[in-house]
Amino acid sequence: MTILLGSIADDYTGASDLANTLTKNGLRTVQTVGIPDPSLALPDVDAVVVSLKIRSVAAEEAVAAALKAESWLRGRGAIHVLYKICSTFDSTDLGNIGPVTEALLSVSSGDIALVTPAFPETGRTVYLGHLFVNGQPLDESPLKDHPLNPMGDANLVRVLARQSRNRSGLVDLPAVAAGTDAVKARLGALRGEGVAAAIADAVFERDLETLGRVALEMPVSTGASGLGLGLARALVSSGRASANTGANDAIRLPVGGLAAVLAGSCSVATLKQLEAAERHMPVLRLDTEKLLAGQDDISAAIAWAGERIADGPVAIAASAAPDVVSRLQARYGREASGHAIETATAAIAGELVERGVRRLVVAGGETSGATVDRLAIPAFLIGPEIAPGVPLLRTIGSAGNDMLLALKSGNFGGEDFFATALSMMR
Ligand SMILES: Nc1ncnc2c1ncn2[C@@H]1O[C@H](COP(=O)(O)OP(=O)(O)OP(=O)(O)O)[C@@H](O)[C@H]1O
Ligand SMILES: O=C(O)[C@@H](O)C(=O)CO
Repeated sequence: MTILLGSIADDYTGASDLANTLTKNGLRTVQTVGIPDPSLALPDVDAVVVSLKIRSVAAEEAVAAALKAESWLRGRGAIHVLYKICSTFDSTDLGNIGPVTEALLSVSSGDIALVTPAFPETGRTVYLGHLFVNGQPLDESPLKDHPLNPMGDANLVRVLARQSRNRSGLVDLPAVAAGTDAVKARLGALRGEGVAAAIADAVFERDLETLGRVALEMPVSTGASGLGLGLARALVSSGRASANTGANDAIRLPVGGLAAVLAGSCSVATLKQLEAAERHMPVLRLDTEKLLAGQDDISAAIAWAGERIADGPVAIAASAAPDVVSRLQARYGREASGHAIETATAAIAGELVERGVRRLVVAGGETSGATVDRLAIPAFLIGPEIAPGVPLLRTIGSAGNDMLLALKSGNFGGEDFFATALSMMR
């Protein structure tokens, strides 16, 4: 298998978001969970997105995992490696967007990388280095209350500088709007100032097309699905990839089995989607206090599902509003409560699959990562889009137990997302 584009995604929902964008923009794409075992038969593709679960881990650990994935991707021919980060730049001052970008540069022939989380289709735009989420500055958006990495600064040049060894810089919108030569000139100037990672403004898809064309001439870039769109379109328009629009036929084969939704995201979007789901399916709200106190809420959840699931899909959610999350975190710590809840939702997923669930919707990146690991799924084919940033996925290499999944990034999808996703799974 020879590929053109390799990507390392810092979480699993982000990986499926990017795989969806690459597929929609003409690249045959597969999503792997970690570096695949050599025995796993992957289809012929133009792009591989390696999903890692490194968004919230220590920078050294993230760098080590990303470098292994990079080496695997380059070994398969990748001419460019994109580090897929969140479109809301989820990270902390000790975060790894800067360190991973610098490490990827150090093992390639590059000395500067474009960095942009812009993804206009989902309302993420970057102007003068500031990230806007549906028109609100990042630090005024719901991301200010994120359970794991509250975002308190919309100025990404500053955020990136705090994480990085080298200086950060800005390729501003006037340069991007002026086209590829102006972007290259700006990068040249920044390079001279010792900048290794340059935040790039982008408001419209045409800006991302310009950035994609420039990035493709460099070995490494960092960004969200918008930059993926730019790279995919640049590969197709330059004739290096031929535009593929058909989905892999295997995605259309029904899997049957029972269906469920699991939610661990506490985003405003997910909370609204759960409220909407309550109007047409049974929804169990987990008692997270009990879970954290070590009392067994998992068996109760499985028993609850067992009584209802033969009649139709059920949903189980740990998700809660910011004040509830803060209370729990104040008592048990941010990381410990997040980890304990992810472990519980993943254990519930494991039990549900044991009991015949084959169609599963998961909300939340960390939650999806823990669930997919628990289910030991090696890779996914990418199916049709359910909502911007969320494709239907079909497992590869699950030895006759194929499943359909949707891994929904916390902030993505309309209010009826769960019903729409389930209606597309047969
Ligand atoms: N009631 C709760 N109290 C505290 N933490 C919770 C609660 N419910 C879920 N969590 C934790 O909050 C975190 C949510 O992160 P997750 O990545 O799953 O969602 P998200 O950040 O909204 O999604 P994405 O990363 O795709 O944007 C997880 O670690 C989860 O275990
Ligand atoms: O870029 C995004 O917003 C998503 O793909 C994601 O990474 C959320 O976890």
